Amino acid sequence: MAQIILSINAGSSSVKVSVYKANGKSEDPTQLAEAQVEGLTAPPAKLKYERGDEKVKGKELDGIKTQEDAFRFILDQLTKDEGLPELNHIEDIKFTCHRVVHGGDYPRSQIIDEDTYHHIETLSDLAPLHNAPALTIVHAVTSLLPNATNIAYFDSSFHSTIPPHIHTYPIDQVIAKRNQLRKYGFHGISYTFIVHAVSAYLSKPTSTLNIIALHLGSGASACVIKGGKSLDTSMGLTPLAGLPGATRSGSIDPSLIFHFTHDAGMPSRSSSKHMHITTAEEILNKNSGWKSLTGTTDFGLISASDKPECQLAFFILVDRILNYVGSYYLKLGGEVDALVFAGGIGERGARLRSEVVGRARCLGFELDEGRNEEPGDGVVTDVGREGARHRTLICRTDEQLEMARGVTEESERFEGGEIAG
Ligand SMILES: Nc1ncnc2c1ncn2[C@@H]1O[C@H](COP(=O)(O)OP(=O)(O)O)[C@@H](O)[C@H]1O
Ligand SMILES: CC(=O)OP(=O)(O)O
Ligand SMILES: [Mg+2]
Repeated sequence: MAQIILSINAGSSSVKVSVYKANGKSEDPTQLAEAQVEGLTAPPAKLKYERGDEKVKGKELDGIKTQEDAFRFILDQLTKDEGLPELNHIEDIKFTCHRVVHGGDYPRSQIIDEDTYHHIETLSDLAPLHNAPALTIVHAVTSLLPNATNIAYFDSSFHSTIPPHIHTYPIDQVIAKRNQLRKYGFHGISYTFIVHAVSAYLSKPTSTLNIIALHLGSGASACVIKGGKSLDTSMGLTPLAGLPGATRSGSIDPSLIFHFTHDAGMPSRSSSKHMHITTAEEILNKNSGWKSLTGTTDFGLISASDKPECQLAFFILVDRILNYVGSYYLKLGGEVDALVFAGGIGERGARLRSEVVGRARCLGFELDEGRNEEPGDGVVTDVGREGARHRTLICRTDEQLEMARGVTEESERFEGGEIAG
C-alpha cells in the first residue's frame, strides 16, 4: 500500500497543500498533486491546482476567507479528483505535515499531541497571522483524517544556531529570560530547502555554504547563512520585525505606535480566548505594509504600476532589502557564495531583483538582465552576469517538499514507524 503524505503550508495570505507518495527513506517523495489557495488578504481568493498535465490557475473562489476554509476546500478538491485515485481512500494518508511559524524553543519537528498543540497555542500571541490559523487546520485534520499522524515543522527551528549576541535584545535580562523575549526568526523551512538546493547546485557541501538569502513573499525576511547555518535573520521575536510585507510594517521605531494611536495597548478586535493581541499589534501586522501604502497586497501589481504610491512602496522594499544585504555581506566578511532570491516576489519579481542587484554592484553582484527577465523554471537558476565576483541565484523554494522530506528521513521518530516505499 502506498504511503501518502499531505504537506500543508499555511502562510499569511495563502494555503498550499502538496500530496506526495513516499519512496522509502533515502529517496525524495514523489509529488502527485499540488493545490494552492492564494489571495486570502486580497479577496476573492484564487485556486491554483496541478496534477500531472492537469492545470487550473486563477479560478476565483467564493466565500473562502480563512486558512481553514482554504484547507477544507483543497481537501475536498483533492479527494474528489478522479485523476488522483491515491486519495480515494483517505485512510491511506499516513502523515500530515503542518508548517507552524512560531515553535518557540523547539529545535526540530514534533508530533502534534495534546501537549504540543497547547504549546503552539500559547505561542499564537507571538505569530498572530500564523499559529492560530495553522492550528485550525490541525484541528480540521484530526476530525477529517483520523488515521493521519500530524507533525509540526517549525519556521523558527532553523534559526536555533543564531548566537546569543545576535539573538539577545538589549533589555532587562531577568524579564527577557522569564518571558523568553529574544530573536527567533522565521521562514526556516524555506531556508532549509534553499541551503540544500543551492549547495547541490553549486556542488558545495552545506557545511561550507555561505549565502545571503531573501525569502520575499507576503511576509518577507532576509537570512545570512554561514556554513549552512543561520547566523542572523531579519525577523525577530515575531514575524513583524525586519522587512515590510503585504500587511506588515516591518521594523519601525517602537515609539511610533504610541504617537499613531492612544489605544495602542488596548486588546484588539482580533483577540480571542486563545490569542491576545493589542491594537498596536493588530495595526502593525494586519493594516500596514503594502496594503496601507497602496490599497493592494499584490506586489506583482505594485511592481508593474507607475502610480506614485506604488513606486514608493516598491522602493521602500528595495531600500530595506539593501540594509540587510549590506550588513550580512559584512557578517560574512565578503566570503559569499551567492545572493539568493526566493518566495513569490523573489522568484517572480524581475524588476525588484534588477533594482536590488543594481545597487549591490559595489559588493560584486551583477545581473544578466536577459536571464533575469526569463529565468526558466529550474529549482535553482543563475541570473548573475558571467564573470561577476559573486553569484546571484533564484531558488524556487518548496516548503511542502522540505517537510515531506523530513517525514521520510525521520519516519521512525514518528508514530507509525518506518516509512515504506
Ligand atoms: N510577477 C510578480 N512580481 C512580483 N511579485 C509577485 C509577482 N507575482 C506574485 N507576486 C507576489 O508574491 C507574493 C506571494 O508570495 P508567496 O511566497 O507565494 O506568499 P506567501 O507568503 O503567502 O507564501 C504576493 O505579494 C504576490 O503579489
Ligand atoms: C513567517 C511568515 O511571515 O510567513 P509568510 O510569509 O508565509 O506569511
Ligand atoms: Mg510563504
